Amino acid sequence: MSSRSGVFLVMRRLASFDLRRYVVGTALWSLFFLVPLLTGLVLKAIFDQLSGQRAAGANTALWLCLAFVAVEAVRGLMFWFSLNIWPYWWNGAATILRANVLRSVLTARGPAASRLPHSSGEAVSRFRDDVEDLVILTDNTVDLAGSLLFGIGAFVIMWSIDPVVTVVLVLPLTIVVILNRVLSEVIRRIHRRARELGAAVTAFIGETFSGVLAIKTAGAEGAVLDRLREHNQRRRQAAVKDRLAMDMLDTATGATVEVSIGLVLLLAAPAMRRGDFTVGDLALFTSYVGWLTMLPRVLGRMLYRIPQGTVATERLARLMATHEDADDLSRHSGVWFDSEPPPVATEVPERTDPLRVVEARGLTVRHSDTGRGVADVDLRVERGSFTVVTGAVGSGKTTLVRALLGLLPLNQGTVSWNGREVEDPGTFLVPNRVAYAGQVPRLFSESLRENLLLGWPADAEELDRALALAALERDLADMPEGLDTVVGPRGVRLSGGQVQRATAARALVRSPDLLVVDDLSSALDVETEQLLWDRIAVAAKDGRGPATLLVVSHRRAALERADQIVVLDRGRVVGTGALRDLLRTCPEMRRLWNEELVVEAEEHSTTTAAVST
Ligand SMILES: Nc1ncnc2c1ncn2[C@@H]1O[C@H](COP(=O)(O)OP(=O)(O)OP(=O)(O)O)[C@@H](O)[C@H]1O
Repeated sequence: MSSRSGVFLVMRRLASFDLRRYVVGTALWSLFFLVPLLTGLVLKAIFDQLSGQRAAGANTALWLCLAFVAVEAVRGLMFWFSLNIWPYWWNGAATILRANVLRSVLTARGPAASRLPHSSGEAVSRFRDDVEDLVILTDNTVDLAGSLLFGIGAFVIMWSIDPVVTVVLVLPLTIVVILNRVLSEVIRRIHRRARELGAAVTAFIGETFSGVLAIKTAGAEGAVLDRLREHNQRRRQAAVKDRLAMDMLDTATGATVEVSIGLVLLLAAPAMRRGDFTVGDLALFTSYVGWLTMLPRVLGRMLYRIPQGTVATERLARLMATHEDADDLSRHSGVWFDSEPPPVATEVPERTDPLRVVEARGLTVRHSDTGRGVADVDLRVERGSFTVVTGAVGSGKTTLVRALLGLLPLNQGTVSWNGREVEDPGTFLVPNRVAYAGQVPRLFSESLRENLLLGWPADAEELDRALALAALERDLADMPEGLDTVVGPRGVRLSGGQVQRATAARALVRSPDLLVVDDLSSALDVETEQLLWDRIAVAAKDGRGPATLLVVSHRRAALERADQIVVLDRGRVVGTGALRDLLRTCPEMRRLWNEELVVEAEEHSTTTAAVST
């Protein structure tokens, strides 16, 4: 779908999701715009009467003045009613767009799941500014309808009084439309740049807040402020350009309109001298002209907001899963004004095809920025086995497991489950078939219980079992509120090791057939990691834990108990087999093993020294 047709689809959907309110709101605003037609007619009657060009009854002037007040009161009432209805539509429209983006970001599986193309700050700014751009654009259609109706009415009334003068008023409209068409591409470019730079500032502030500690410990406060100033400077320049472009267009529109008003007055003067144009006619024309300026202004605003809306549609759609577009962005996903939204239920899928063997063939992933990744990897993991993927830093271990789970787009290769090729590993290899504890653990500022479950319907017994398998029960006993302890943003109130084991427990509580764990060692000491594997191994034997494990590790605790080890070197498999065989046949395995012996011996002596002092 082209971006241009995308923005029109979004506008259509936003207008129709709550058709009743949109139509009533549009009708009220249109009446608000139409009432000045009556005001003009009443004014004409008043001035014609005052200038003696109209026969007058005794109380006519008084009645006319009252009519004038009544008409204005009706206009005020329309305004009040509109203000009471319109915010519902406005907020509902914004909610639909935000809810659809959020749904896509949260539920996208596969490569899309890790595809959020920018920082979270940038995403938040799109949520705010781009959504607003699209709602304002759609909102403007109501002003356009109102001012168009007024324009048509005024045109008919004025034409019946003086066709020549009336035609002059159509000129500015034509000029404004041509001006906007010529400039729309430039406006779109300027607006995109302004939005990007605005988002860059938000993103930078977001990163600064989340990295306060790193900034302080590096003594980088000054450098951060300088960088923020640079970002802000660029944003300011772009925002000024954006604003200037809009204001210049607005001014050009206004100026065109004012020139036409001048022309009207020039043309009206001789007609008045001839007696073809009354004082009342002049009062009517002057009162209409002010309102008539609305039409080219609104039309002009609408025309430059369309390219802005196109940019907003593109930016929001890019935040969503790869296959989603303006259609998914604007789908009516439900807005609950008067009642609670339906509960969201997570159901445990039935285990219809339990794991016997999961296989990858010729798996190749190249990261687009660096061109690095993994190439031509074959991997076979059988039920009940413990597989360890090992290799030096940057050898491709994380890339391999994420590619296998469909969290990265494959350049080549296939993944199969029990001998059948999996079409979309990202949607198939999910709980409760597979659970994944990633290398960078993520907790949310909720209670520990909510962090482990994340909506998963596990009972207390299953939760206790997961906590015990992740070797967390002793830590839990020390927490004042146990599982109800709120862990703070990103789990800051827990130690690194506790956060990592909590992430493992989150995977374990999903009772997966295959548990995938990416490098626990960065925050766990050797003994705790050993304890964790021991418990999981025992549970696997008595059927109370995942039977099959795929683990990224370089620790002896994992390597020694592995049924098979896959050794990676610069993205390629350089050895597969049992530890004993690999130590004989694979030089890379020997090198890693010897390094690990030294590292763990050093770790051990540091721990012992710390304990004895
Ligand atoms: N998102 C990414 N974009 C670009 N390049 C990447 C990305 N992720 C990883 N890489 C590169 O791909 C290579 C493999 O990275 P990967 O994280 O898979 O290695 P690893 O073996 O898991 O490393 P570590 O032991 O440090 O966790 C590295 O050279 C890395 O720089």
